Amino acid sequence: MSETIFALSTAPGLAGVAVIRVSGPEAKMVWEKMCSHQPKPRIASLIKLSDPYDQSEIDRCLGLWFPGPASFTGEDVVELHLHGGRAVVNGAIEALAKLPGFRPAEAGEFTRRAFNNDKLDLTEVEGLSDLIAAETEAQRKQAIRQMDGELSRLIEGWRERLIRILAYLEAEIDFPDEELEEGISEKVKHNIVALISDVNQHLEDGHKGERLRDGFSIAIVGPPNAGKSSLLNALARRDVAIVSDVAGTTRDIIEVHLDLSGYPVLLSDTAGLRDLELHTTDGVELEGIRRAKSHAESADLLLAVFDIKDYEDLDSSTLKLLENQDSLVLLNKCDGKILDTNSLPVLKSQMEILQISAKTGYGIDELLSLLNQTVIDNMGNIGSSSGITRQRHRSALQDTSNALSRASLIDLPELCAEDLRLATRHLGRITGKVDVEDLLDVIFRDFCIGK
Ligand SMILES: Nc1nc2c(ncn2[C@@H]2O[C@H](COP(=O)(O)OP(=O)(O)OP(=O)(O)O)[C@@H](O)[C@H]2O)c(=O)[nH]1
Ligand SMILES: [K+]
Ligand SMILES: [Mg+2]
Repeated sequence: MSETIFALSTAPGLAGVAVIRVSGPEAKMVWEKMCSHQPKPRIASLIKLSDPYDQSEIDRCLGLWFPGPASFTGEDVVELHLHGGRAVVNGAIEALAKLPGFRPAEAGEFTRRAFNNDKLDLTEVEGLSDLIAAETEAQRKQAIRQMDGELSRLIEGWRERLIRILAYLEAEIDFPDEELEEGISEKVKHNIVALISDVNQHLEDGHKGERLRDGFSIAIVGPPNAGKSSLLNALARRDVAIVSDVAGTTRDIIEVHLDLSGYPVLLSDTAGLRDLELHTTDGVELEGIRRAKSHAESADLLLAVFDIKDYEDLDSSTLKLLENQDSLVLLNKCDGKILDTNSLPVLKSQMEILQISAKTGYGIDELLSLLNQTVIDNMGNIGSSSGITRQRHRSALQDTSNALSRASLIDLPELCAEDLRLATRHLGRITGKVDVEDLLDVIFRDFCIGK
């Protein structure tokens, strides 16, 4: 029989209210040994909480009773809404630990029990984890939809279709001589091809869901003293990075989180790029430049900042970085005069050029609205998302699609059935219906104690 677990479910530290959750077969012992009375199921009640041994009072709190299986974990659950001070919470935790069969919960253990008791499938567990971690509106919406089982329903729908195709095929294998519905093989093939098309359509979503979880990454690059750190500070509207007139001020990558139109953006400032051999032998600066380049390569968008006085001879190591990536060219220090863009050197075609001043704020609003639009274009409309939010989903769907493609090309029914069974198993990996043990640890590791 499983043990009864308890944990603080709200963030530790000073707060108005702290919630302690208890789950397991002995949960009701909390009412019997520590409380003035047992509340009615699912109705909050003011109770006196005391130590189970010396009966000393710990707190007056709200108690909630969720008898299993109608609870978050599916087990008997007690919730104590205490006053949020450290001493109160510690007192309650220490008292609970004295009860026989009670122990502190491990990270993610409440949710794991919910999964084991079929309260949530894996995608819903992930949705819950994302919801807790969500920092922006779009992330919250995506997480809610996954937690509500949107992806789960999609996958289960596909699994059902697959199982139905398998059933047809098995009939063909088992009764080869019987007169079955005419053209059954054609029908099986047709259905497999239709399913492949649906799965692939979801795979071709530009990774929007994953990007929404991780954030859209924008890296500021450019030669030293172009005003990269000044731009970071202007966009973040706070003094994050050191600005100075010394070339080579920034060495480490400096990251700030921005919320653009409800989408999460990770904006980073990097070390100024310059031709190393010519200008510097400073090992620290060289390392900064190495980091800047490798960081820039993985960014979704580059903001290349140049000093406008150099517009006739733009730094070549920065231009080289822009060749293979989405980028926006910013001519900075445009404090007074505005240049005629036609007189600017020809850059990569359709590369956008903006004149700004990180100092006066000139052009920053225009830049921000351009960035907002880029982020919206890349993350797309949440309402039309594919539902794929993790690499884990993607690789399982890709495996499913591959197995289905093999099945569609095979004429031997037995081999076709084998690939269809494989495809079913790959789909099942997403919701956790088969072969899940190895996945569990990865998924539950994201949870912290008390969730
Ligand atoms: N006039 C003017 N000066 C600016 C502007 N933006 C930055 N500066 C100045 O340019 C100098 C360099 O600015 P930084 O932001 O440190 O430049 P950086 O590109 O981060 O430099 P490194 O980190 O050394 O590569 C500082 O003296 C800034 O005050 C601007 O729009 N106009
Ligand atoms: K500088
Ligand atoms: Mg800098």
